[in-house]
Amino acid sequence: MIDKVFNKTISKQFEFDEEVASVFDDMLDRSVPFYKQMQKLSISFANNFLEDGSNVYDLGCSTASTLIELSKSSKYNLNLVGIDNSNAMLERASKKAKAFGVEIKLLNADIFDVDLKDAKVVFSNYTLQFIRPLNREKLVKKIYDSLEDGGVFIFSEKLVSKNSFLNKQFIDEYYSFKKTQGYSEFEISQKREALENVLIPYTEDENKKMIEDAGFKHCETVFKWVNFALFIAIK
Ligand SMILES: Nc1ncnc2c1ncn2[C@@H]1O[C@H](C[S@+](CC[C@H]([NH3+])C(=O)[O-])CC(=O)[O-])[C@@H](O)[C@H]1O
Ligand SMILES: O=C(O)C(=O)Cc1ccccc1
Repeated sequence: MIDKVFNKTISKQFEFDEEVASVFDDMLDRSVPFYKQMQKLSISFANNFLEDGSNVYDLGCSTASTLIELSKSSKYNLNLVGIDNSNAMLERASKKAKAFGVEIKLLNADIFDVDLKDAKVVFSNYTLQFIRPLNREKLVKKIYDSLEDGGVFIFSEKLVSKNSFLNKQFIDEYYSFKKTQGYSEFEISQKREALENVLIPYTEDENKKMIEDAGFKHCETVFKWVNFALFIAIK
């Protein structure tokens, strides 16, 4: 279904409710530059660290696209676990996984409350940005502690620049992108308002520092388009 969520006047903050879930795949595809390419990269990097029986977690799995694509592309027999606290998203994830014949354990829970046992790969694409700072740092530490030695944390984030002049240009570029994707000025500004104080982006450096402070040995930006980036961190 086509995303028209912000085509009408909205007065509440952004939520992952039934309405958003019903158009979510289209929303992400049209709102995140190079979303599909970054997802493909996440998966091919993950595959290099996996073997039969590996545990893979996706924090904020939404409709489970990443785990489904991983399962389709991987030659390994994996234990896939998707975690999300939106029931509407998980209902769609469950239907999609069934349709693709992919076995995924879907947990309706807060990321903080789940034991990420013996993780080989943890994905979290565009989800940390919704976790309050301080809690975000605690979560990354928890991810680090849950990973096996040599395991990886693969995550994507919307970014800000500390340079206000460049940051304004980041925003302008992103809005031009959204216009090319068929969103109107009204939809763009409504969504911007709804995301205020809900989506809190860090700079690329802040993300890397958070990763380093948690103990990771190495962190690389493997893809970046203006204010969107994919990172891989190795324990
Ligand atoms: N504390 C939390 N606990 C559990 N889930 C949460 C929490 N906070 C937010 N979520 C969930 O994180 C997801 C973020 S979307 C991820 C896209 C996906 N990774 C993708 O690549 O397709 C990104 C976006 O829409 O910007 C939503 O499904 C929330 O319900
Ligand atoms: O649509 C927007 O304006 C956003 O910034 C939303 C967004 C950002 C990053 C990932 C997913 C959605």
